[in-house]
Amino acid sequence: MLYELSKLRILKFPIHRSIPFSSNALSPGTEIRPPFYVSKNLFSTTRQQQTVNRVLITGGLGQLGRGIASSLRSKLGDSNVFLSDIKDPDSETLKQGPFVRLDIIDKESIEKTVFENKIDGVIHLSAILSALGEKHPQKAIEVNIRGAENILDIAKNHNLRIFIPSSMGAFGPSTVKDSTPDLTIMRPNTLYGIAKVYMELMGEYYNQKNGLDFRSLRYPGIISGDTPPGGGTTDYAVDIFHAAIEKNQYTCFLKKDTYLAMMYVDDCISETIKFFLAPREQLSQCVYNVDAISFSPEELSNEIKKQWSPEFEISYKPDYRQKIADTWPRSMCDSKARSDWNFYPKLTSTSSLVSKMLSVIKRRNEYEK
Ligand SMILES: NC(=O)c1ccc[n+]([C@@H]2O[C@H](COP(=O)([O-])OP(=O)(O)OC[C@H]3O[C@@H](n4cnc5c(N)ncnc54)[C@H](O)[C@@H]3O)[C@@H](O)[C@H]2O)c1
Ligand SMILES: C[C@@H](O)[C@H](N)C(=O)O
Repeated sequence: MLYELSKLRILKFPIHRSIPFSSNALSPGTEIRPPFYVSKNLFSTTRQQQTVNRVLITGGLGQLGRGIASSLRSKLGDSNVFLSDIKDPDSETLKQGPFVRLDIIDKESIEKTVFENKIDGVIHLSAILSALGEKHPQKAIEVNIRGAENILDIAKNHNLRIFIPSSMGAFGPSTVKDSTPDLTIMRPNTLYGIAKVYMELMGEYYNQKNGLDFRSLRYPGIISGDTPPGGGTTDYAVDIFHAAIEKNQYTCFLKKDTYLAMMYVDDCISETIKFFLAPREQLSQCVYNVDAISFSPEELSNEIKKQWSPEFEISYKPDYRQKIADTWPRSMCDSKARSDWNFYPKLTSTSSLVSKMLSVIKRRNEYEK
């Protein structure tokens, strides 16, 4: 079925006229009414819904959104998962299910979408990633901090289950780098990391105070062959494959011995959906580390040489992203995720990752010819 963008796109806002908030501007007895879809803590502080049926995904046109939407649609039905982004979708994406154009800063439009479509769960993916955030600090604050505030507030007021990915970027230079535990020092020195820590703490606060069903996973770097990464410090681990296949050469922006925690996209998607749909009773905490593989650029390139071409050449030209990578974990301890809700990534070696990435990119290139 083709879902028409124009039917779902919020074109204008006739419903809510702003009322001046100076008491002088109001005649005595004037009642200030918010628009019909704005609610304030409709639900008791402890009530949490047991299931989710209709889900809104924000920032859904990035590296992870379409994959998460497709997997969730296979469980909830195509028409019950609403993809949204500030960007416009391509025609293929429009064919797969409903799409709404939403800016995460426009709280009223999001709340209207939630209300009109009877949304009961949100997966909030809108973000400015670490490297891009250091280049555009105001944008990072606006999207990562104000955006998270908006969506958490809506989830609280409408009793929505909400999943927001955190990141290994929430850790900082003073955090232990190997097998980093769930609970440890968190003093990140990037705007991206600071926003993630704030989001985690606000979600946990609303969970304790208002009963919000807030869930978050601290992802490592996610590696995918058919969707490009959006401006992060771990992007090299995707770019290197395309460069190898296209020109047998890659200049890496990190030093050769920079180990970082990583995960293949299929594991990220399947485990995220498992976590999002898990009964709340299975979860003993709101935020969990998840991890799968750890490698350095040199290790990755040696494996590419082995599996793709011995002629593949890598050179190193570290830039501002090196400073970010130096503050992040080489690996994270995810034992609590494994024991509480059975987190179980399937792709856990550098050689199996390389073989998977090469086959996905080659297949895609063939298809696009
Ligand atoms: N990909 C990774 O390696 C990784 C690792 C750790 C955590 N995460 C987290 O997972 C989530 C999704 O990551 P991703 O890799 O898909 O990111 P991405 O950068 O690829 O996509 C983010 C999306 O957000 C959208 N966006 C930006 N500004 C917006 C706005 N004002 N309103 C609405 N949408 C807006 C962008 O258009 C983009 O499509 C993010 O929270 C990210 O921090 C990702
Ligand atoms: C790790 C993660 O959050 C993202 N891939 C980034 O590098 O910014």
